[in-house]
Amino acid sequence: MTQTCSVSLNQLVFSWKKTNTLLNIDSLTLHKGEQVFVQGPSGSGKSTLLNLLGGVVLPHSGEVSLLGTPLSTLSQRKRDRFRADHIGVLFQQFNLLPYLSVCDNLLLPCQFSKLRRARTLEEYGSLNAGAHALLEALDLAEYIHHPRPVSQLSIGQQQRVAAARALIGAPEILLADEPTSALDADTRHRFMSLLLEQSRQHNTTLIFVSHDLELRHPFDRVIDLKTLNPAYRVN
Ligand SMILES: Nc1ncnc2c1ncn2[C@@H]1O[C@H](COP(=O)(O)OP(=O)(O)OP(=O)(O)O)[C@@H](O)[C@H]1O
Repeated sequence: MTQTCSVSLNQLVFSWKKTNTLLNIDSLTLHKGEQVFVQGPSGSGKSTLLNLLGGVVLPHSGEVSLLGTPLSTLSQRKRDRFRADHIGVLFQQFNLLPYLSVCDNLLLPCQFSKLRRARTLEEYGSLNAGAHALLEALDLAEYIHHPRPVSQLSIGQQQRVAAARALIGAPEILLADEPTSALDADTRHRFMSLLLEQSRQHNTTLIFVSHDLELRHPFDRVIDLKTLNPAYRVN
């Protein structure tokens, strides 16, 4: 494995049901800082692939390695720790805590991961300064000193808070599953620019799943699950 390898899949086989193999991926390598768009028909296994990359489920055979660590060698507890330290997640549902402020939501990963906390402190001097820098970068500067609950923000603003939360503490890998589907066209465009710019700045490997093929143009690589995965079949 080279120094620049961030994600590597090797002879991965996975199925939810015993009888049907959903994913069968011979080999896939993603590099540090690479921005990858994953497309494929509904039901082809895009979200399942993100679950495998996040260590939420394990393959039946083959290996998922992240940053040189084969996930199957880690206990459940160590996998959870690894995920908290190294992986940011961004979903269609923002999963923000509605009663917390913008800053408190954004800083949640620093409560679960000492590493992300330490990185934020090292880069910005304090957690608040780190939160402020991200809020500014994501056009949310006006909420820095605003104690109001995150539920009072617009959908586009909430999604940007979720993106800031995924990016805080510079996780090496960011998994994004249809994060723009609740956004209107203008907000979507702006959100994509900010997300790509921020992950580029932090050298984050971005794995972005979407049905919206118009979004794929600025990505370094487009992966079509239908082509990558010979187990794919039309149901
Ligand atoms: N937790 C689960 N338990 C059992 N089956 C599941 C589970 N999650 C997904 N599946 C099944 O796996 C298949 C692939 O689902 P997945 O959500 O990964 O596809 P997808 O490509 O992301 O689909 P979409 O584009 O519609 O979101 C589907 O047939 C789905 O029903």
